[in-house]
Amino acid sequence: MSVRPIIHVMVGALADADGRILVTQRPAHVHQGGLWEFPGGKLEPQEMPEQGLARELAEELGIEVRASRPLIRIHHDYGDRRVLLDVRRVIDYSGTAHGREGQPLAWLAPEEMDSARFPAADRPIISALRLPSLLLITGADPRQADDFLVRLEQSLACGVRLVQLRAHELSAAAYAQLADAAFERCERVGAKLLLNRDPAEVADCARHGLHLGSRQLMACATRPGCATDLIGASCHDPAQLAHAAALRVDYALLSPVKVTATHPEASPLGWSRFAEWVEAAQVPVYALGGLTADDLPEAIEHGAQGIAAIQGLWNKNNCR
Ligand SMILES: Nc1nc2c([nH]c(=O)n2[C@@H]2O[C@H](COP(=O)(O)OP(=O)(O)OP(=O)(O)O)[C@@H](O)[C@H]2O)c(=O)[nH]1
Repeated sequence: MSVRPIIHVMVGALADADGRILVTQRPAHVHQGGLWEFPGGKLEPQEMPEQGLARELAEELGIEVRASRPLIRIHHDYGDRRVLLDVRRVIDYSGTAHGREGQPLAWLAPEEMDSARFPAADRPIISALRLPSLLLITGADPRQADDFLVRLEQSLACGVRLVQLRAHELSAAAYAQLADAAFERCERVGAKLLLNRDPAEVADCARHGLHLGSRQLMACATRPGCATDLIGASCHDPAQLAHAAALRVDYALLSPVKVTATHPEASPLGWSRFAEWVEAAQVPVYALGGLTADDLPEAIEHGAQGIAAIQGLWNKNNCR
């Protein structure tokens, strides 16, 4: 049986001043016809990825791309073809985007995107567009609630917009109380709060999502059905990343990238193994372990959605 070659497709995420992203509708007669997609097309032989993206967006939209950065790479098998969607965020361009091939265009906030109206491979792209590049995991000491909430507010003031409430030392009742207070702080600034706790224990707590530990992840056969808009999971190897993607979680954490104070015994992955595992993952992945916001550009170049950190993002009196 012949192996079908992988079609390398360059895809652009182009935002307007309000953060809405440009989507276009595929003609009815082509592969995945009638669905909405992100603009782009096949990389030509001998072409460099950024050059291919610039050519496609010039042809389709009449714009000149000046700079872009990696967002996510998705390998997907449609049965009749295998594609690699190499998605880049366009960070600088000139011109006014218009449908040069007569295709309908729309600008949508990532939250407005209905993945059922996009090709199946695009679901993780929509998740990646919804997620920020920094994820704070709360640090010490949740038993001192007042001080803890001040530190949380400081991190939010520094721009953190996704927070995982990690406080394993608390009883279920104390955790629930802290979760309500943390939720209120996050809501005030439009940040999202993820609870890292047994879903049954926190059923009544206000939150935007749940974070599963790697053991909880591997014990789930389907995406946990609780009514939350975000679910993420901790992963340490390719099998866990694959399971996270199969459950359709919105993001994974992959650790440890570097040596950490909290897990000194774990051997670090390093950036090249991190990148290799992320390449095979069908889900946005945050790099975790010994990282700070200064590592963000390197993480993004190695395929990460961004970085997650306790020490690197918590307890900051000033913003970097
Ligand atoms: N541009 C783009 N392509 C996507 C997205 N999602 C996705 O699965 N694809 C797939 O990636 C391939 C893009 O190729 P294309 O747009 O240049 O090619 P096409 O199918 O229109 O042309 P063809 O008739 O020559 O095969 C298609 O198989 C398409 O279904 C997306 O969001 N944007």
